[in-house]
Amino acid sequence: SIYFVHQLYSQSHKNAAPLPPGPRQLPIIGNLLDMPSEKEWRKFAEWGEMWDMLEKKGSIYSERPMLQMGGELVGWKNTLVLLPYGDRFKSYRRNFHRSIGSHTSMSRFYPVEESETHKFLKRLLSTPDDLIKHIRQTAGAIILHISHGYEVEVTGDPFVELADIALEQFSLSTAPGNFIVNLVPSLSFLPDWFPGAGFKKTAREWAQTLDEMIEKPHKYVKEQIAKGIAKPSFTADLLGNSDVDAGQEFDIKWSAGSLYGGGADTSRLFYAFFKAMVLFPDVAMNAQAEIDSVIGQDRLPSLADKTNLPYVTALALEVLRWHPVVPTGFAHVVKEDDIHNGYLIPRGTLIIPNIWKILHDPKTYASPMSFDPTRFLGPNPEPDPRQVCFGFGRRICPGRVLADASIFISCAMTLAVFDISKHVDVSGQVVEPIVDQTTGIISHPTPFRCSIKPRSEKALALINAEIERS
Ligand code: HEM
Repeated sequence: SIYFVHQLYSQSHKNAAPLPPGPRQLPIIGNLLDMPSEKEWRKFAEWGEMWDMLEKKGSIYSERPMLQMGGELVGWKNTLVLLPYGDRFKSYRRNFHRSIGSHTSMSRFYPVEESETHKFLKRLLSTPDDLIKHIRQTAGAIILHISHGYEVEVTGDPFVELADIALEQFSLSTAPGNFIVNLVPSLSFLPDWFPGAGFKKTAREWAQTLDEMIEKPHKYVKEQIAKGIAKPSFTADLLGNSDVDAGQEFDIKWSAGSLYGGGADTSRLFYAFFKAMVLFPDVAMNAQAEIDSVIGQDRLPSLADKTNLPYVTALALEVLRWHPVVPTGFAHVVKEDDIHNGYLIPRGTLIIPNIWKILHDPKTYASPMSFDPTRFLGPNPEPDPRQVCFGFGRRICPGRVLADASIFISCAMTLAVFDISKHVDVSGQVVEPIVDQTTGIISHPTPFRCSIKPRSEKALALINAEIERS
């Protein structure tokens, strides 16, 4: 499924070929205002199955939209997600690939994944109601460890907090409808005093936050290197490899920032796991039975156990399918005119793949709204959601190996020691969570409450055990 947004359809194309089906266009901005806004992934479910263009014609289908407020004025265009397709893009992608692009490169960070997830279990034990806070803190800890070799403070870490603010500003400044300057870029030439030009002041403040989010951890690594005590990390490896010039250092700094930006928000996927366990208790019980029989109850599962835990592995895949955390992907923009299946796709068209629809299509996934790991087991498994949920072609998510490892270890360790069940309120009423997700490029499960309790005395001892150093 795919959704086309034509920014400005030039008259000169009139006789070339028909446009693909899509919403009505307005003068100047084409159908940009129809950019999906409210539960779009449901609304446009029926539109064509043509996403392979993003894979096969990657050299022309890999540009990103130019967003005047978030990209240009605030400066997010220097992070990978909005970086124009070209040499710098290739350099960032190479950096990502070398550090976290394969299981071999990622495996040196497995101990970090495991020890930080163990810390998560401890935090959850002490304040289960702060589940979302713990998830964010853990994601921040893992990513800052990998990106900058930085160990976060137990609570209220300054780098995590700074990045949270910057990411919130990213969402606000890149939503097309939030700032009119995203739709009419020439407004950025208005003088500051002009009525309605208040966005320029906002842009300067947000640019400052972004700059700090990028510069401060980078400076930390350089100081650690100078003292000879830098831990292995994405930044330290790249800075330490050879003499880097200013241009290369700029790329390293911003690709490290992109890593944080990509990983922190998508981690909320793990919140969906808790909702699924509340709603589908049989799945949790089956997974716990597998963990008990394969691992026993005297140690926590590790990433090395993955191949021996097929049900838990399938459960982690089902989380990725059931809750697509980026339901409509990030738009790809077409660099030059293309004729695809007889349709003209004009230069500048935004291609928005409907990831939610693909992963909830009853033709592909039986009872798609149910959470059922067994769909990936047995002789005829349903398609692996990782082929879709991480996007497409040359822009495919560069953090997918890390995300895959994180979601598995989080699910496995949590189920090994906790029972997750419906919340019972003060009057004794059982509270049913509502299955829904928030609107936005990154979509979170809607809030819900649940009860999280250690499974047994042995489980309690495992949570409280000393954490092995990563
Ligand atoms: C379950 C978790 C995740 C999901 C479902 C996810 C999904 C996606 C999707 C759909 C895209 C757009 C791909 C496209 O344009 O076709 C993307 C891009 C991206 N992701 Fe992820 N992601 C996840 C986790 C992560 C993590 C952990 C990181 C960082 C370590 C990360 C970093 C990025 C970056 C930097 C981009 C932009 C790539 C580019 O524009 O070239 N993501 N992700």
